[in-house]
Amino acid sequence: MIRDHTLHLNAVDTQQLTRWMKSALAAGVQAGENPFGAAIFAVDGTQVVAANNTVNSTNNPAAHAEVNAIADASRSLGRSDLGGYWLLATAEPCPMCLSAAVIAGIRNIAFGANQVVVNEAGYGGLGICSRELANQFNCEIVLRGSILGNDCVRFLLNNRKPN
Ligand SMILES: Nc1nc2[nH]cnc2c(=O)[nH]1
Repeated sequence: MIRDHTLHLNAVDTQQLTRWMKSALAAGVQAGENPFGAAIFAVDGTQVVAANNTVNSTNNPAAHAEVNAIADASRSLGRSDLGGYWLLATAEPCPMCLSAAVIAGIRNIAFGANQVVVNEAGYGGLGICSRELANQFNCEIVLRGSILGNDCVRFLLNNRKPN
């Protein structure tokens, strides 16, 4: 029997995404780090990983929370194809993170704070919002914004680096 996994995958509701976002927030922020968290979930609610941004502690400008979560999940699952999983991010993924997720096979992404707030907090990216970029890809991406939005905005603004 052929099952339509896509339908099931997209049927995850806001309540479920809100629960999952709590795990991305719970990844927290390490001392001296940038306040971004991410988590990866199987559609049955199993958490694969939660990770945070480690750019400063590793001197790796690519060590965004989402990229770390994708790398950790691939390692943990023992495969590089993360198709069928949801990526949760406390902030709207930047072009690098969105591309990494899509290259990893992820097609379902939820985020909390949007790009305007990320810019406001001093973490300006490349000036292209995730939906704009996703529309350029040759595959369908489900992007759900403002999940636990207020909490994610607070997390970002309360922990941002001082000017
Ligand atoms: N979404 C996201 N945006 C960022 N901007 C700077 N670092 C990050 C990060 O880890 N995640």
